[in-house]
Amino acid sequence: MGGQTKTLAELGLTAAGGRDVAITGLAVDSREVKEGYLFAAMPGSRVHGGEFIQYALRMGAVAVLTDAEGARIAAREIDEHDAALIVAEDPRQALAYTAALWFGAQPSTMVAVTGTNGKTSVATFTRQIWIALGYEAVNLGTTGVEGAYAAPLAHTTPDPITLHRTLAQCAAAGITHAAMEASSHGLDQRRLDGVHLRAAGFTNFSQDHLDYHATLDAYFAAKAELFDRVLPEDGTAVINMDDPRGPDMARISEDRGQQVIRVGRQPGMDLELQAQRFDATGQQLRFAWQGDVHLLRLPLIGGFQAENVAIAAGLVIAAGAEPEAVFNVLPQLETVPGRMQLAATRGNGAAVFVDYAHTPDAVSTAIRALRPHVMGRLIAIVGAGGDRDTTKRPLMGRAAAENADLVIVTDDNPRSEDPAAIRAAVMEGVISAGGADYAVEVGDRAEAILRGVDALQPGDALLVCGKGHETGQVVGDTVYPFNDAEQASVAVAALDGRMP
Ligand SMILES: CC(=O)N[C@H]1[C@@H](OP(=O)(O)OP(=O)(O)OC[C@H]2O[C@@H](n3ccc(=O)[nH]c3=O)[C@H](O)[C@@H]2O)O[C@H](CO)[C@@H](O)[C@@H]1O[C@H](C)C(=O)N[C@@H](C)C(=O)N[C@H](CCC(=O)O)C(=O)O
Ligand SMILES: Nc1ncnc2c1ncn2[C@@H]1O[C@H](COP(=O)(O)OP(=O)(O)OP(=O)(O)O)[C@@H](O)[C@H]1O
Ligand SMILES: N[C@H](CCC[C@H](N)C(=O)O)C(=O)O
Ligand SMILES: [Mg+2]
Repeated sequence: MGGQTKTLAELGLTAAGGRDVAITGLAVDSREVKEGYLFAAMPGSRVHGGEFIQYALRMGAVAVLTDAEGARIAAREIDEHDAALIVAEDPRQALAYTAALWFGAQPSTMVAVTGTNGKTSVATFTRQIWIALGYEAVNLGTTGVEGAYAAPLAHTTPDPITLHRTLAQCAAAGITHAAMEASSHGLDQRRLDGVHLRAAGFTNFSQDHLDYHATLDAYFAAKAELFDRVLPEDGTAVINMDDPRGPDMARISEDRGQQVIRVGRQPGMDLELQAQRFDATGQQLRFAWQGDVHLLRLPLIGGFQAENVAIAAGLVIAAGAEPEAVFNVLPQLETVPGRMQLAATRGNGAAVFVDYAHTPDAVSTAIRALRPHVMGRLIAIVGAGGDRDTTKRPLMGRAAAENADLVIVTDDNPRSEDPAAIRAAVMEGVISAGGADYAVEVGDRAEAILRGVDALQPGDALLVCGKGHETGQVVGDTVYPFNDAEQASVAVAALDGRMP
């Protein structure tokens, strides 16, 4: 933002009394306000941002964007500082549009994907396809900005200021194509309303984030906002019709007049997944695009990755690429870090996989998806994060016990909670599924991985669920270095007597 100024009028904002002022930057947190800034005071989940207007003004804010409540809370201070006041009915959306205009540029071709599971995978495959087709492309989300430009991100869908700063940096670096993840928090809080989308994808819907959304219906409604509000009417929706909520999403999209590319295993889909054959290192896929049959090999583990690839291919086609060119590059796709990733192989041939399954549905999907690639027993390590949806914990334990031959319950990121209490909740689900005889509880995650690797016989596989690509374990306020794939290599090396 260095040195730039823009007037409220240039940012599409109308202040009370028709005033116009030049601003030098935007902040949503009063602690980040600098001289000449516009402070966006948002209604929060804990406190109204209006409470911080007085501090923002003292830090030099010259304009305040808020709702009627924020304006009421700080009426006297705004008056005293003679600040420009913009009252918006939907201040989060106004902030998103303002941030888009402030930073000015975004990659010319952008798509987004939502769904409970598979967003990072679809966004990553979309970027890989674009790069293979010769475009300068990135994916943005849980794993940061990756591809032809790289940067870390703290959130799956960053707040609009961070998002548009990042998109402008991508555009300045020559990025023309970007695939982003739309989290339900991000959609609910209008974080991506200023992004110009050509297409949007839906993977699936199951339980998660009930700590934030009041009900499952509210959670679904947040996801539907991608099609209902963010994707313009001339955009294309790519919908997984095999998910029970896929048809609902397609209807919402059609009601907006959007084109829909239907993906799924049922006959008559635009992109129809017809058959899959699995082996130790990947799968063969037979699919049809608008009736034309194709056969190809994907070096990816898990039947569901074919669904993610199909949605990614649909998004790339929806954004303007030639379908045949897209299908030609699919065999070049690579495993998404931390998603059904082969982390290590024992001397006896048994394999260790790492997967980011952290919802009940993902745990059961991941274990079941690994089965056809494995000849022997399947051992699963499972745990749940602290300070997140507590109702999913026993369901995750149950999912592991119902689908694996041996279960090790361990810690994920306990955050502020007592790790033993989280494990007990997961264990409750294991036991309710009758898994008491083939489950153990090992709190220390490194030890759990070592014990899992030690139990591997020829032809067996170990699936370490929950942390995927993560490089730290959050205990209290401290982040300890920890990476499941690395720990798997260390365990294999220690047990097989060779260097990792
Ligand atoms: C639950 C949630 O999404 N919270 C977001 C929300 O904060 P909030 O409504 O709780 O804010 P609050 O604490 O009540 O404060 C209200 C307002 O006062 C402001 N404030 C607060 C303190 C202060 O001193 N000065 C100040 O100005 C805050 O910036 C905020 O705008 O609005 C803030 C910005 O306005 C976000 O930074 C914050 O995201 C926090 C950091 C967060 O952790 N979000 C996570 C849960 C999240 O978004 N995750 C999703 C999903 C990941 C997944 O799919 O698994 C993601 O996209 O990453
Ligand atoms: N299409 C799918 N169907 C069911 N489960 C899936 C699918 N894709 C991925 N998963 C499971 O969900 C896990 C997370 O995948 P991914 O990171 O791609 O999802 P995400 O939606 O980005 O998750 P997050 O909300 O945490 O960012 C995977 O490790 C896998 O276990
Ligand atoms: N974005 C997800 C990631 C969960 C990953 C898991 N390792 C955990 O800590 O619960 C969340 O914050 O709910
Ligand atoms: Mg993600």
